[in-house]
Amino acid sequence: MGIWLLGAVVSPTSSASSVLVLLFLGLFGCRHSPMLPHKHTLVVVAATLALMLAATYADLAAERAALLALRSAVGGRTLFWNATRDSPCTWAGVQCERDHVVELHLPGVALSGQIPVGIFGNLTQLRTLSLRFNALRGSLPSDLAKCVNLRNLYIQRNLLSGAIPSFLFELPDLVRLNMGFNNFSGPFPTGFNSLTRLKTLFVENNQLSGPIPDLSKLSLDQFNVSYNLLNGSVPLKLRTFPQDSFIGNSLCGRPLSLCPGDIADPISVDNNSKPNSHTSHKLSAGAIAGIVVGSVVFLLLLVFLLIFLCRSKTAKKTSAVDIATVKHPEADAPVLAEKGVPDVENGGHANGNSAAAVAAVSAGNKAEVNGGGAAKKLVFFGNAARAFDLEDLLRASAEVLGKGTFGTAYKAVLEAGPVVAVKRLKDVTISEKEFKEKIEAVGAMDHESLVPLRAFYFSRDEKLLVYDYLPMGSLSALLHG
Ligand SMILES: Nc1ncnc2c1ncn2[C@@H]1O[C@H](COP(=O)(O)OP(=O)(O)OP(=O)(O)O)[C@@H](O)[C@H]1O
Repeated sequence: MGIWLLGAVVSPTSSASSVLVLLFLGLFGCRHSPMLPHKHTLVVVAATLALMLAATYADLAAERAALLALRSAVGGRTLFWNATRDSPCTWAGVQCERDHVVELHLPGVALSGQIPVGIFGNLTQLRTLSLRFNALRGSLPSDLAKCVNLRNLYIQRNLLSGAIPSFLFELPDLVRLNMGFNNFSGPFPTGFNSLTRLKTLFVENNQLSGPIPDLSKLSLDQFNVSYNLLNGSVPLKLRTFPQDSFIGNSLCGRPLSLCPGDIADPISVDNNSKPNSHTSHKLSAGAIAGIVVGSVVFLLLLVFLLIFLCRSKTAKKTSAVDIATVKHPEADAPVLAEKGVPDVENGGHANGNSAAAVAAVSAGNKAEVNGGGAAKKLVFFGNAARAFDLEDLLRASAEVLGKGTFGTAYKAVLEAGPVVAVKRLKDVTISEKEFKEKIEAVGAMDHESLVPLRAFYFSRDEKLLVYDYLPMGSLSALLHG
């Protein structure tokens, strides 16, 4: 039973080692087979062994003959092969496995001419074929299609020509394909998409023309189509390769310059782009939109800031008016609300009405605040009649007389008739007690050359001195004009 199984699995291409293993198994099986006598078994096994060995050597002989045919066709240093040897496996560049040629490396060995059909059809176990850097001409032989185990095909830098043969796309295990620096012409075939294991595709420096097809089914690690006659746009999937992979054609699109009609996008301008490409300096739509939005936001912020500043300034003014109005609504509203608050302390030329009133109102307000609700009064000296009080000062129309070292003097015309000069002291930081003592000493002075001091007012923030008003003006003005 075992011997028939053995015969069924033996193929003409089995190696000698496989034959020996199977022979052992056959013998072992026959010994336990009740169906065949022992003598006959040995005969059958011997015959089978002979057939298998003959088949194996026939394969290797065919491969050897193919290599010799190659030598005859393209010559070069293959002429150094020792043709007297039965096995080609020791020849330079030939590698065998299990009595089959699996690799043929003949780089730069001066091969020349065209490879005829009928050679590679007998080297079907080839996995690597390297014929690079030779002078091979014409087209590739069609029976290369029978090398279905081919993984690496290096035929770059020869003089091969014609269209890229379609039988290459029937080599499903092809991983590395280098056809660069030849004279291949015609279109770039879409058939490459059939080579789903392909990682390297080099066809640079040929004469391929037309567009690059969409090689979307491939996952290439290496790709170069530079210096051909290709045109059109670079397919999206290939745009990750550097510019050097595409130069020397009439191609456009990333990583080269933009195609006509394309809209610039940020990733289309990378560091490898040509510096002389005027399109690389264009701003993308996104960048323009960003700039516009940023500008609008900046302007809005600026407007809000200005509005905020204006409002806070207005609020301060309103606050001053409000305080005055609350404190003395009936007296101050007409004057202050209409005329505002001049900055006499900073050298402003105030309208007299409001200036005096401001001094007085401010004093009155702060007096109430400081006094915890009990408004302070003007303090009169000696037996001076209390002809008016703070309220009367508030109502008085006034004007600025001038600024001295210690503050500003106002002329206040009281409603009841009297006219007084009110001096609003500034930067006085002494205590109330000390202030009173000093001012009372001044007020007690009585001399014809001194302007009588009639009253004073003290609070933490306001100090007022009330004098008789002298209508003649200043002595300096009288003397010097
Ligand atoms: N009682 C007053 N009657 C009329 N005008 C006055 C009176 N007091 C002051 N003035 C006017 O107001 C101006 C300012 O007076 P103020 O006393 O504040 O300063 P000054 O005396 O001129 O200078 P300083 O304070 O440095 O001595 C004076 O130049 C004067 O013209």
